[in-house]
Amino acid sequence: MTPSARAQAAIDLLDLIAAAARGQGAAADTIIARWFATRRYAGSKDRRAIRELVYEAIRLVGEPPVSGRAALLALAESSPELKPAFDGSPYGPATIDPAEPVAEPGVAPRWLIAALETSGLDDGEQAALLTRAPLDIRVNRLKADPAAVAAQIPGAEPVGFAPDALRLPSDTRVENLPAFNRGEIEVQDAGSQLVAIAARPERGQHVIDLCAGGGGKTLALAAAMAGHGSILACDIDRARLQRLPPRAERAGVSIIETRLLDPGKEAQQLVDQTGRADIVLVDAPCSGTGTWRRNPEARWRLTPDRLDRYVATQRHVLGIAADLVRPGGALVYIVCSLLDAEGAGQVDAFLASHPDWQAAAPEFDRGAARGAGVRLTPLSHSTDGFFVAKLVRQW
Ligand SMILES: C[S@@+](CC[C@H](N)C(=O)[O-])C[C@H]1O[C@@H](n2cnc3c(N)ncnc32)[C@H](O)[C@@H]1O
Repeated sequence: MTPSARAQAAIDLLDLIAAAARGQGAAADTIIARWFATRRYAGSKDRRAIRELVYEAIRLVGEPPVSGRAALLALAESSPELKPAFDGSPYGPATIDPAEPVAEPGVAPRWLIAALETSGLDDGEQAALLTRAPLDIRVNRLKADPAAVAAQIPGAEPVGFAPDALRLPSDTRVENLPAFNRGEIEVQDAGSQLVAIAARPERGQHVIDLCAGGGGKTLALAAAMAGHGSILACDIDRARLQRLPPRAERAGVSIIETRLLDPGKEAQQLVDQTGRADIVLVDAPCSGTGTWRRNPEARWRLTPDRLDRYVATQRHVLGIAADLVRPGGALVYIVCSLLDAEGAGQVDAFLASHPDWQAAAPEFDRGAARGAGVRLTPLSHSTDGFFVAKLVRQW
């Protein structure tokens, strides 16, 4: 493909990604994969170049762009070597009209920048949200030792602050590694590994992972429990929850049971668990502002209204979780967002309405105190962005 044809492909993809963001459609990665699946003429170099253009444009443009072309023109403003690609050739984009719209560079939509600022994130912290994320794996202690695994993977480095984490060269194909097939490793951000075990689950305990999804944190919990005890993994999303049993089998974990919940009926469907859990993990649905490094187009998805809905859902799941914890047990509340509305503010509201609960320090040594919890950020802690609070039921 010519540079012009690649530029046009990037514009077409950016159009699809922006439209999907407006309508809560598929993620950029999925859209790109589907697009290439039907365009066999694009070779591997073309694919890499087009992907690069698309992601550079997404990272550059904060407000949802009016068109893919406006987004790519913004990139051409900051990378002038791209301008000749707008040459009007048969498969390329039309020549540039000086009067046409060009998207504005920025970290995020204005309202969201204001929310990040009031949540204590300065310009440096905000810019770091759009850098490239490292590739981290968690070594499954049930099957392997981190040092032994590191010795087998070229370029693997220990991540000092997370004992089971290794950081790999970004082009490593983890699914092709023998250690992956043996269930010795899982792809998981080092910060995600830490927050999952913020209440230090012990062998033999009963843990409920209320928003388990595909089970990334469930499996980290099981490993921390040395494979002894019981974990009830719940979610309302059947497709996500279905991914967990095969992953658990590969990891050699047999203590996980799954339970699919119906939205609105969760408390009823968990009534047998009332007051029973030593630990309940609430890895709540959230805006994902802490994971923009991986999904930068998520900034185009979020609106004040959608944020309000996340906050309401978080309040809802926190309420359900609280009833499941035994007196003396702990609730670990996690969001991969850095906004106070979803983190510190959410926990303050919980504590204000639940006098039988108290905040305690998460049991790891990383992050910065934020309200009653701790926050990890890409810039300061070299992890995805997370807020986590450990809450203990007093009676
Ligand atoms: C941040 S994701 C969980 C990620 C997962 N814990 C992991 O480590 O891979 C949040 C999950 O909460 C689920 N969820 C949303 N509303 C829920 C509810 N009312 N009860 C239980 N789960 C819910 C979503 O389906 C989603 O899978």
